[in-house]
Amino acid sequence: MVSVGCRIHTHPARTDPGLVERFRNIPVANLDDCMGRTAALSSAIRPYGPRRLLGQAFTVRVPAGDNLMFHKAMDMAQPGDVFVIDAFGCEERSILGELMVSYCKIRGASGIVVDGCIRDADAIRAMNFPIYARGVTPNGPYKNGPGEIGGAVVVGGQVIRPGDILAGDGDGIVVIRPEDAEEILEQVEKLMANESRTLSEMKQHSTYIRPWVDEKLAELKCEYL
Ligand SMILES: O=C([O-])CC(=O)C(=O)O
Ligand SMILES: [Mg+2]
Repeated sequence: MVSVGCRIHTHPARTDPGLVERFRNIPVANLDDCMGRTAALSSAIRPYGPRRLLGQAFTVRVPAGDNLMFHKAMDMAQPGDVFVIDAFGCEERSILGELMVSYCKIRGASGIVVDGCIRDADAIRAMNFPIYARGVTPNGPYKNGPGEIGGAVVVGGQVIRPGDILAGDGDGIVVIRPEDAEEILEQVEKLMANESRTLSEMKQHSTYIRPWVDEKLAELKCEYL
């Protein structure tokens, strides 16, 4: 019997929750600056609840418009996990709604990010739970499978692996590899100190010192008329 395409990894990689916690309240744009400015999920993945999100990925891959494996995944995730659901970007059929979100909340999940649609959006918005999705449709999900739990997924154009750290705020979501976390934390602290120095200089002297603008224009041999 071939099980490719219908698999459950019973012990997906996990990250120390203490490491995840160190990313709380760090502006996501600053984090992205420390990852080559390339770590964000597509802006097509939009919030349908509070924008702030932090947790480690519990990954699920489902066929477009089918949520059997997400139902199974809800019973397996641990408190603090963010469900990251690769639903092939399907915009014709939802993957989850009010009942499932209520259960995720009860299970202590930190959020849901789905590259697909949700439904019951009005009820979900009132639940004060971070949910990001590609869109909304009343068409409900089928429950036939197959799918995969705990494998690598692609969501919003980013590869996300179980245990990867997801951080979201008003700007969107970035994905952080746990093995890069210490380096990113070190860099972002310096970057934020620099930005706050720049801001206070700007306010104090009413100027924004950035010699690189004229240097770049000189390099381009920009013509001034
Ligand atoms: O029926 C479903 O599978 C999804 C749904 O609307 C809910 O979770 O409330
Ligand atoms: Mg419903």
